[in-house]
Amino acid sequence: MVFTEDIFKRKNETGGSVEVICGSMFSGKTEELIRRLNRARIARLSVQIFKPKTDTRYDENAIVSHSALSFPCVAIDNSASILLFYNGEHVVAIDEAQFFDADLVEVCNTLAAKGVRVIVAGLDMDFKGRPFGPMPAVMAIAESVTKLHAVCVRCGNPALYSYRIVPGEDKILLGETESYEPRCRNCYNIV
Ligand SMILES: Nc1ncnc2c1ncn2[C@@H]1O[C@H](COP(=O)(O)OP(=O)(O)O)[C@@H](O)[C@H]1O
Ligand SMILES: Cc1cn([C@H]2C[C@H](O)[C@@H](COP(=O)(O)O)O2)c(=O)[nH]c1=O
Ligand SMILES: [Zn+2]
Repeated sequence: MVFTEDIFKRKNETGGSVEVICGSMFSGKTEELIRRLNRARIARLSVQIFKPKTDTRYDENAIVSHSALSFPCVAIDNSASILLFYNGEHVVAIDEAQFFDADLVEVCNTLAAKGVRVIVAGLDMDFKGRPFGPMPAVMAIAESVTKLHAVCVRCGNPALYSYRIVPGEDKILLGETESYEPRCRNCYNIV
């Protein structure tokens, strides 16, 4: 069996790469990111994790999954800060990437050109089903894209949408189960 996160390092040990983990809320993006980072640490690779300061949920100094797994991180204001904080690590991870600016694409390309394995996790769609922030552009330049699905809370099928159950049209509204439900296409379209 081929594990997608290992493919590019095997083919070119000195080359960098960009991997994307995307999907709806509760689809397991942060868990998958932490799984890959744990494996990197077992392989004695140094890691650095970033998230946007916008994401004030849980702990400012850690990425935290809905199932309470966590990993230390640096919270930053914009994607250019990733290059300022970068200190020669083998692996750079970026969680909640949908909240970053368009420069994230160039930041990923710059790190990959230095030989870094870059792993980006984030929502591919907002609550309206629109592509979210820099995610589509980062997916376009990535070697690997993993799309995960949550379980639709209405019918149990794979969910690709994050349905907002509270009022508000702002694109950014932080929240959990009190504000969002993962839903499949059918259940998302039945209001
Ligand atoms: N409807 C759901 N479908 C799948 N997982 C869910 C659901 N509701 C809660 N969870 C929990 O969320 C965890 C995934 O959390 P997390 O990795 O933080 O997801 P994401 O980063 O994609 O929002 C699952 O392992 C499970 O414990
Ligand atoms: C769909 C959608 C989500 N958000 C917010 C809600 C959460 O705070 C994060 C996503 O977190 P997760 O780790 O993927 O569960 O994003 C938002 O601001 N706008 C949206 O449209
Ligand atoms: Zn459904």
